[in-house]
Amino acid sequence: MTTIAILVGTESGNAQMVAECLEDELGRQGHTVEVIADPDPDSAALESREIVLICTSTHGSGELPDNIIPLYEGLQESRPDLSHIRYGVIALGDQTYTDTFCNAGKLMDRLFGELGAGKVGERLEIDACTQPLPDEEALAWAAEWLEQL
Ligand SMILES: Cc1cc2nc3c(=O)[nH]c(=O)nc-3n(C[C@H](O)[C@H](O)[C@H](O)COP(=O)(O)O)c2cc1C
Repeated sequence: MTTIAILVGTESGNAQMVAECLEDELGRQGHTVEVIADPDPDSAALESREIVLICTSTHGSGELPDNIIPLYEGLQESRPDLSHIRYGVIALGDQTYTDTFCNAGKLMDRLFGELGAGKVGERLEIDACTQPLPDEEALAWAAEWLEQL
């Protein structure tokens, strides 16, 4: 069984809903899941994590949701070594924002990679335009992601 920290970036609650759904379902399967709703360097406590799931939407013109900016900027500033972490990314977006589709997920993905964390699986990009049930898509993706850990 696995212990997973889910770092949430959300403006209107979809990514939080997806994270809580994963917490419920993976918890039922016997995993230990902690959802971190307002991640910053302290609450994320990445020095003590091994498995991390980033679950973030994109807002503005390709920007990070406000609640996850403290983590992003804190990591950019302190540049910790995250080579002890394996991570996955669930990015929520809308493909009508052609140039910035899921950009916040891409930014977090790139930063974790730069800091030495090891990516597991491909980033999931959920399009709000065509997917009314992001939690179901995320659950199906997470089942495969867990097998790759
Ligand atoms: C004002 C606004 C700006 C957005 N900008 C983008 C964007 O640049 N790229 C993108 O992929 N999605 C964009 N979206 C779509 C959201 O990422 C999508 O609706 C997502 O499901 C919202 O999740 P949340 O409720 O967790 O914030 C935008 C949505 C709004 C309302």
